[in-house]
Amino acid sequence: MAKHKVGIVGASGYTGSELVRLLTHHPDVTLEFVTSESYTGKKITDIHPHFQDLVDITLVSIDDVHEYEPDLVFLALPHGVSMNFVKEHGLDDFIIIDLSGDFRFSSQSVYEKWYKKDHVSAEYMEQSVYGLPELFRDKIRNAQLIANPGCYPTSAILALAPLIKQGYINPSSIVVDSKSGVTGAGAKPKEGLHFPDVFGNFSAYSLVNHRHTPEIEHTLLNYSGYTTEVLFTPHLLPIDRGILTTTYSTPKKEVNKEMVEELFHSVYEKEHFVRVFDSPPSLKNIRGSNYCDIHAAYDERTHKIITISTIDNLVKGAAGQAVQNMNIVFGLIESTGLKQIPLNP
Ligand SMILES: NC(=O)C1=CN([C@@H]2O[C@H](COP(=O)(O)OP(=O)(O)OC[C@H]3O[C@@H](n4cnc5c(N)ncnc54)[C@H](OP(=O)(O)O)[C@@H]3O)[C@@H](O)[C@H]2O)C=CC1
Ligand SMILES: CC(=O)N[C@@H](CCC(=O)OP(=O)(O)O)C(=O)O
Repeated sequence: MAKHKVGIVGASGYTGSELVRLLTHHPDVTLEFVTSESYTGKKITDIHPHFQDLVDITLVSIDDVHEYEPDLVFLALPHGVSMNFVKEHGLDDFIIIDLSGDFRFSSQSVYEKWYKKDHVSAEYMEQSVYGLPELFRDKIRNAQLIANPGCYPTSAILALAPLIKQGYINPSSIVVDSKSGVTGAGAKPKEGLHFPDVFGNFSAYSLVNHRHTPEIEHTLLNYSGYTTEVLFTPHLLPIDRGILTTTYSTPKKEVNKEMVEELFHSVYEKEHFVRVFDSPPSLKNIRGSNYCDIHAAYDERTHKIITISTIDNLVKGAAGQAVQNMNIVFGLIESTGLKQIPLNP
């Protein structure tokens, strides 16, 4: 069978470079082009030297995408830039998997409020499918525009979805406490992310107003039918990659430790990329891989269910999940090219 032709728009960034890493040895696709506006004409190895002797491709401009007649294009672009790309190119010529937040909401007003953008396209937002395979793979299969989830939401939703869907918890009692490595903020230097600010430090940010709050609530509603109220607090860890998310919620029925553990084992037993653990997971056990590791517990004394989930923000939180989505739309085995063993230590 002929290989599928794919390209990456925004390959000089962190998630774009992870896509290059994952797609280079994917058996069923050929990487036809990679783009960057700042480095057009340079070799990918000039920007990402770790590809030396492994990837030989030159960065082209976003304006050249059509020349390659791709079957599918990954957009690893900032919010707003992806929206413009889709408005300009439409969805007739190739499938799009967008890593930004531009198409994660079906409601234009929710997006405008949390992303502070105008000139959005309600038409394309309505056509998009939220690309969390474990919850929505049937819709993803026939999608032309896939909104790859945010990194924090991936870790929180995979931990909360079984509890909400099966009616285990009170939907308005949810606290989500997340910690992320610095690559979550992208490759472009930003204030507060310099080495002296981050090294040896640990801090919370975007209290009560992070745009991932509505993403988590909106997705849990779409999946379960329950309107949730989520209190989400992100933190910045002094590490390069990885997210650890802890959730706390109040059961709405009689539960015990065994019931909670069994729920997660049964929901995820057939999943390629969700591993249920009997003890709290840690970041090094998912580093560089597409796994989401989850542990769920029940505290009888405070009557709370606790979940702890870990992902690599650049893989299951971005590029790996995007390749998983690509495998689904191309009708390939979902784990193709994604069975990297985590890097530990
Ligand atoms: N980092 C993470 O962990 C995650 C990120 N995301 C989302 O994925 C997207 C990409 O993130 P990330 O890789 O971290 O970002 P980076 O900042 O590392 O990379 C952004 C890329 O976009 C390109 N770009 C920027 N502006 C433009 C423009 N106006 N026109 C064309 N290309 C442009 C840059 O190319 P150049 O400057 O070379 O032209 C660069 O290749 C973002 O929307 C982010 O929110 C989602 C999940 C996790
Ligand atoms: C550490 C850090 O800064 N993380 C980013 C999340 C990146 C991501 O997944 O999300 P989007 O695609 O929704 O931008 C942040 O908090 O904005």
